[in-house]
Amino acid sequence: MRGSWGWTAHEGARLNTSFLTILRQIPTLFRHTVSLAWRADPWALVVVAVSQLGQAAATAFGLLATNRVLVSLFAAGPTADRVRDALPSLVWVAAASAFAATLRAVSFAAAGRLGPKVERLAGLSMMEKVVRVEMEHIERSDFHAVVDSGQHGQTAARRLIDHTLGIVEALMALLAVSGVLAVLHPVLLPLLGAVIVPKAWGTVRAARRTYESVQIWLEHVRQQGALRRLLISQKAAPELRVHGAGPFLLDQFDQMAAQAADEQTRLAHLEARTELATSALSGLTAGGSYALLAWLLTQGHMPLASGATAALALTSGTAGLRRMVTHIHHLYEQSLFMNDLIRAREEAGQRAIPATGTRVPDPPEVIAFDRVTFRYPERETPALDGVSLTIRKGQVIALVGANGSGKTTLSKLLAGLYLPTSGAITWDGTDLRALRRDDVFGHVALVLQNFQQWPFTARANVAIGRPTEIHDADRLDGAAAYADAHRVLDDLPYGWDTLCEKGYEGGVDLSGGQWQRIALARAYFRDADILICDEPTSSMDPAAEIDAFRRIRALASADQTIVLVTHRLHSVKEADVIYVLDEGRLVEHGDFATVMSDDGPGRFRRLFELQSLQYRTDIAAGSPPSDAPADTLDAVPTQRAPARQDVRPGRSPVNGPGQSPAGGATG
Ligand SMILES: Nc1ncnc2c1ncn2[C@@H]1O[C@H](COP(=O)(O)OP(=O)(O)OP(=O)(O)O)[C@@H](O)[C@H]1O
Repeated sequence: MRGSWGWTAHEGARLNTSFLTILRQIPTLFRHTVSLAWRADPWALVVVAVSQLGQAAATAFGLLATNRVLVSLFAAGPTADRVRDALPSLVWVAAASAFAATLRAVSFAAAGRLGPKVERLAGLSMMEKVVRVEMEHIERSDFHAVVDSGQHGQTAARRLIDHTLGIVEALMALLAVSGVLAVLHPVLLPLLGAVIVPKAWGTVRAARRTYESVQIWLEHVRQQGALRRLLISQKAAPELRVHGAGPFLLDQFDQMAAQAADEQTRLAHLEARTELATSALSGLTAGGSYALLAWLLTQGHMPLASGATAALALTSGTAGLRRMVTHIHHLYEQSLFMNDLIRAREEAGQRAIPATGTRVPDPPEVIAFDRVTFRYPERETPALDGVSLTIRKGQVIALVGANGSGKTTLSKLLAGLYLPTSGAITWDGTDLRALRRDDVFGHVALVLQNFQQWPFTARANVAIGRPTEIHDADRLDGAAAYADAHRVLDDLPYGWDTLCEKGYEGGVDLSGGQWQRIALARAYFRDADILICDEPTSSMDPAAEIDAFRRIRALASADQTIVLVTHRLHSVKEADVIYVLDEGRLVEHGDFATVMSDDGPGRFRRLFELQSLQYRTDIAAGSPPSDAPADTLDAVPTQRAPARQDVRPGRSPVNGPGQSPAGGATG
């Protein structure tokens, strides 16, 4: 695994985490959070705000009532009288405390309702933009980095709410306490600040260190997560066992875990040191504050009862300040993640497939590629190079060529997934760029080579292209019958409602060929005007394959345009036009008779004869032709690859023809 430190866009984070920076950003963060909360649940926000105001008032009132209790208790006269005098104020103290507790519970419940809604809103607002991003950008590493770091923003949004509420709550309590202290003696106010300054410094320092560490180790954590998933992955399980990749991965995982543990230890040591230093400083300033209070009392600047209230107010005030400092820092920390989410949302919006354009109400009569060149992002050579071709409604089109010649790329451009880098694709004369892409997609059904095997039920797997019809039993049965998928369904324990993903309760695994039938049923169920099938039968047995091709071709007569990408050249005999691609260029085209004739470049003919010859010689002699040119081997799926020479000294080819696994000749 390759580490790439600092993949998220927090390059400036280290410089920006000073306490002053944080303070300056607070109004903006506050506004942003409140507006998010307002959109998520305005009622909950109002309830939280009102109950927090009420709590602050109750705190101030409680402290003043406490002061009255103390004044009564410290007055001259018999104890019984003093206690009796204090009783009404005591009742007020209890009432204020009960009121504050009730409001705290109300605020907690409302905040609990608000938090998940804000998280949902934040996550959804990003994902709904990301699902509309152009394919070309989805494959870009820079965009992936933005989206990956934006994902942290979802939970950050919820935490922002918590911390904002925390700040408001601490601020209110602080205002109440400050008011009381100012009434008791103005000199007490700065004391409150003096006690909290060292703690604030320590909290900020520790939080900043944690944040920086999280940023630097983010990629490490992602890679560790990827390894963990691989170790328990069902797909990787066979190779983990047979190839012995398990211990290798475990070793990597362990090394990464050890490095992460070292970082945690480093942070814990630093935090312990900071904690010790700030506690010592706080202790000193608190000692100083109480000494000043004692001096005020002894010098007669303040009555004893007020001194006791001031001590209580100072304790509660410093606790409030400490909470506020911590919340402010976390608010800032989470806001960085939230900024990532906002950035991801904006970037996704800028890279989105346009929602507007010329309508495509009817199936196109002609789709034309005019000198289309397409280069994948971050690739030097074009995958398609100056391709011009025409596809007419109701035709069966075959795309053939060696591996990497551009067949799949062409299909994806045809489906509107990519736009040409140069040249143009037109639908009935209108440039694809000007068309409403949702309409374009609406006319296409795709069975890609690596089609999605949704971890859902068989029903959802077939109906996902038209989810509104998911409960249309006739339509489902029609699709299954078309793809000959009934045999697959009959074997499933819950029929249509069987979960096609092992590892979940009741989930099953399908074979490659069974999945391909489901994919064909999905394409049929979608019922689109243009059906693009990329290697739709590669995992099917010969009989199923012949049958599947027959069924796919039959759709063309029903006015559907069929585009078939395949290496099975015998199955394209009936295609209206066969396009032969080579290294991204169109090298030959025509119907079967044309591309097989002696007049053309003969590329298809050579491939076809090679494939035919292979079957014939296989039957006749049980051996493959030996003079196959390298670039045609891709097109011959059953061609056996030559045995790889083992270049290690003193070793002969392993398991080569005529060799037993132990290396001895079998004769
Ligand atoms: N998503 C991608 N990003 C970058 N390059 C890609 C991508 N997909 C394909 N390519 C490259 O584009 C070229 C054409 O690939 P394409 O998949 O279209 O070929 P193909 O003819 O369908 O091959 P095969 O017969 O193996 O399926 C290849 O060089 C391939 O490596």
